[in-house]
Amino acid sequence: MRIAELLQRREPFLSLEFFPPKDRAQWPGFFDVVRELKVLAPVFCSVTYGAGGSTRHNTLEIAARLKQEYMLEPLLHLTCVGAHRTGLSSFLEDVADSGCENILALRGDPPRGETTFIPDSEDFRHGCDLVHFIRDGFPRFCVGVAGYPEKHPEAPSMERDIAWLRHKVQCGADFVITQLFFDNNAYFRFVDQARSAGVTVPIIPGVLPVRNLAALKRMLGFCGASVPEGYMRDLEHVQHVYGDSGVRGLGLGFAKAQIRDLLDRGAPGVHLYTLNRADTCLEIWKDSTVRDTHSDC
Ligand SMILES: NC(=O)C1=CN([C@@H]2O[C@H](COP(=O)(O)OP(=O)(O)OC[C@H]3O[C@@H](n4cnc5c(N)ncnc54)[C@H](O)[C@@H]3O)[C@@H](O)[C@H]2O)C=CC1
Ligand SMILES: Nc1nc(=O)c2c([nH]1)NC[C@@H]1CN(c3ccc(C(=O)N[C@@H](CCC(=O)O)C(=O)O)cc3)CN21
Repeated sequence: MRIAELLQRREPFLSLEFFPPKDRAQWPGFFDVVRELKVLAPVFCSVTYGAGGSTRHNTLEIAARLKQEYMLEPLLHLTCVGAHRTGLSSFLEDVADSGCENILALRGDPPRGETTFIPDSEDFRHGCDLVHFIRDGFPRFCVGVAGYPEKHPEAPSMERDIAWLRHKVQCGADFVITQLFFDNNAYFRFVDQARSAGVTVPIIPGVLPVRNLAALKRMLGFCGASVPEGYMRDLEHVQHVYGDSGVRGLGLGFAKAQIRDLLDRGAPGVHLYTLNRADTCLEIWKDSTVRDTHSDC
């Protein structure tokens, strides 16, 4: 079912993000995690896309299994990396044949260690080009795009970035998922700015329960998100005193409070970056209002 329609039915909702494990030997363990997280009744589950196009088919295979075997609604990430018109058309036909109908249209990250994104094709330089291509050839698909509460790192200003977001929506995007952030004020400011600019589609906040400090710092280096000073100080402290388990405990508590505050202040739901881990997500769910016992998933 199209996510835009599902979002109208459920409030507040939870959605989950998974990445396809690199090695097929890890797939059974991955689907065990999916089975555990099914109790959260996610409104949809996104499946990320590996660089270079090499795992585009893994994304589809996992998404199709989520739909057919687990009755979960998949959202397939698709990026401009390695994108060409003919290859994309045949991929999107395969997506349609599998019964999936939701795509998150992203530009993609520069290769690891690089800071500039060099498009593989003049036709696909930005997220909007993918949105346009999908809308044109596959009008049945529901399309999501990314938004940046703290501005995309390459954008010259928040105003320009919001203008490009509006453009993606004018090209046909049905909803927005935000980049991770830790200061909810940044999210609500961003929503206000987007609404003032004429963006009316749902803007779903993306939340990362921090599990690993070194990985978080790597991520912050290229995604443009920031960590409030006090939280970073506490993360450094627990890392020093208790190691990774201390970071996981603090990250879990922070994410719970962040989600509660987002929902209290009117966010439509939350998109959780699961990092393919069941334990953290289940803990968050245990005492959270983000659930829907009437789910038909
Ligand atoms: N869940 C995930 O895995 C997420 C991944 N990302 C990643 O973030 C990166 C950026 O993706 P998108 O937001 O789709 O990129 P985008 O192409 O929409 O925007 C990238 C930059 O180009 C600017 N821009 C956008 N459209 C433009 C246009 N037509 N002409 C000139 N400048 C334009 C934007 O202001 C921004 O600075 C990707 O690497 C994506 O994979 C972002 C959020 C979540
Ligand atoms: N530009 C961009 N690219 C992305 O790939 C991306 C985003 N933004 N934003 C949202 C999500 C968040 N992503 C993340 C966030 C954290 C880890 C991370 O902490 N990884 C740990 C594993 C932690 C664990 O499983 O315990 C690592 O060691 O890599 C990985 C990907 C990937 N996503």
